[in-house]
Amino acid sequence: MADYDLIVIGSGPSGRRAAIQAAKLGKSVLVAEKHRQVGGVSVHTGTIPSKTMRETVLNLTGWRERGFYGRSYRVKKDISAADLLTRGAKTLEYEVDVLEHQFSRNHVQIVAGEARFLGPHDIEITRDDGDVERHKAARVVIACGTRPFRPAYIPFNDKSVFDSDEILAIERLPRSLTVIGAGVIGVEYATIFSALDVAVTLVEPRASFLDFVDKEVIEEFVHELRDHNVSIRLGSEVKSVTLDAAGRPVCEIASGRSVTSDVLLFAAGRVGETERLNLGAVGITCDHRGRIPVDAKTLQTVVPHIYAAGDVIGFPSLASTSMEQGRLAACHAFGLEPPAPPEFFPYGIYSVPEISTVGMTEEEVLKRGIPYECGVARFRETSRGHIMGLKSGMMKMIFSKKTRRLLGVHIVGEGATELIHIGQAVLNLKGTIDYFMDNTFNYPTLAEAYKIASLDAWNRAFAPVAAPPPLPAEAEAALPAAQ
Ligand SMILES: Cc1cc2nc3c(=O)[nH]c(=O)nc-3n(C[C@H](O)[C@H](O)[C@H](O)COP(=O)(O)OP(=O)(O)OC[C@H]3O[C@@H](n4cnc5c(N)ncnc54)[C@H](O)[C@@H]3O)c2cc1C
Ligand SMILES: NC(=O)c1ccc[n+]([C@@H]2O[C@H](COP(=O)([O-])OP(=O)(O)OC[C@H]3O[C@@H](n4cnc5c(N)ncnc54)[C@H](O)[C@@H]3O)[C@@H](O)[C@H]2O)c1
Repeated sequence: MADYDLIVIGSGPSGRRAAIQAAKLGKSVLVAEKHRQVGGVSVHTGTIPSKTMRETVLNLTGWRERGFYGRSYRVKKDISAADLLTRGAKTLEYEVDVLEHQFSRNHVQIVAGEARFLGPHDIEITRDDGDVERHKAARVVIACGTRPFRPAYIPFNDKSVFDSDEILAIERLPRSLTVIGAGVIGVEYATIFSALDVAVTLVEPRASFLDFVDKEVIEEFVHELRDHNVSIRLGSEVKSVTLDAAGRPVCEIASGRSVTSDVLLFAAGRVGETERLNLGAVGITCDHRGRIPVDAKTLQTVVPHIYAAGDVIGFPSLASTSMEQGRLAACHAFGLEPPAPPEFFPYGIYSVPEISTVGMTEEEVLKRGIPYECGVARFRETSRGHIMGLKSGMMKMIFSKKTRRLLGVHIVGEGATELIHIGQAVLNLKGTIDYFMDNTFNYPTLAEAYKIASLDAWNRAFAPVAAPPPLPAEAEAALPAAQ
């Protein structure tokens, strides 16, 4: 007889949703969390702290107002690391409080300790003080997340060489920063620090970056980064990172060039937090990055009553998708057959400027051989953009020429991560260009960009070819007789 209907390992976005969904179905639930507070990477070192830091930087630097008042405009001079941390600490406290409340009012029991499997239904939890408790679970959701990938050749030292969890606790703002890895984390931090006037060099071994984003949007983004003095070194394999006599990191690139800076951030992916789960005891094997394979639809591992959700199962590794996976896993575990998730989910990159994307890129549409047309709107063409002093920002929409259906929306610029949801709704409801042509949008808004981009596409590919208006009688009479 099990002690709990469900034991969840980890209280990040996937664990939290799994636990509360099961509790709402009337199940007894225990969540094991090894960190001293609930919330996971998302609350403590990932999504929320990095987005709070971004918000603080944009506010204190006056970034959003610079289009009007000029590049030298600042709300606060001499911004310090402490300025950035204060707001982060408050947001964190609030998030943890809300989470604890959610767990308690849904009667989800939390145990602060590290969980490991003793057998397919047996979980051992070791508390910080060494106390050990054992429980039997009818079902288990592994929601243990990931930690930064830290290769041995990088001299992490907590002073000048950081991973993406540590950078949040930086004590002094550097004058220069090297970021290794132009993935989402690297790009977000590179641009956040650049907005603080830190001289940033972004080093990426591959010849391109953020390849899941439409190329035209990346071109626009790169143009913006260069304009803000971010130096981008693509195709630059890192040979070594050493510290010079002053303790400054020196990043040697295979081409022979090197970059020296006050601080270096290594952001080249994450690995599943699975080594200490004793998965061997239940017959689950992970891949080389510690990720657990699951059935994409049910989220079951090879052991049917053990589920895995969130970053530990790999792509797309977002808080947004992790939450849904946790909920779906709990639904399946207790006999609710959830509908298949919508075909497209949005991706938000909180760089400065932000990027958001949903559906197919132009490259993907081309590859699939779908006849298509694009429409583009520039935020500076919208009245809301004028009011906000926006000098940049664009939206690109892609439509099928055959079915008129919306295939993708790609945005770079202010508000991109909010605006994208209009496109997401139309896309997943299989809407066409006619939705945007026939509907009126609030004015002045940035959402007007949808109207502008659709009109652009309509003019190119969908407007009916009108017969020319009849000529006046005398002009008609002057025409040469038909042969
Ligand atoms: C810098 C950064 C910025 C990000 N920004 C965004 C963003 O803007 N938007 C977005 O959607 N996503 C973002 N993400 C991704 C997002 O944070 C993750 O997708 C999300 O946190 C994954 O949730 P999870 O539930 O899988 O696990 P996690 O949030 O990683 O939580 C796992 C929890 O499990 C606990 N745990 C692990 N092992 C055990 C064990 N054996 N016993 C008990 N507890 C255990 C850990 O302590 C942790 O609390 C960002 C990530 C990073 C690193
Ligand atoms: N806004 C968001 O939604 C958001 C923000 C941050 C992180 N995340 C999630 O967190 C996860 C991890 O992000 P990430 O940016 O660390 O990982 P990533 O895997 O997306 O990117 C890593 C980058 O580092 C490069 N790289 C890999 N190995 C390297 C090496 N040895 N030396 C130098 N460069 C190397 C890769 O080519 C890649 O460009 C992502 O899957 C992402 O979805 C999401």
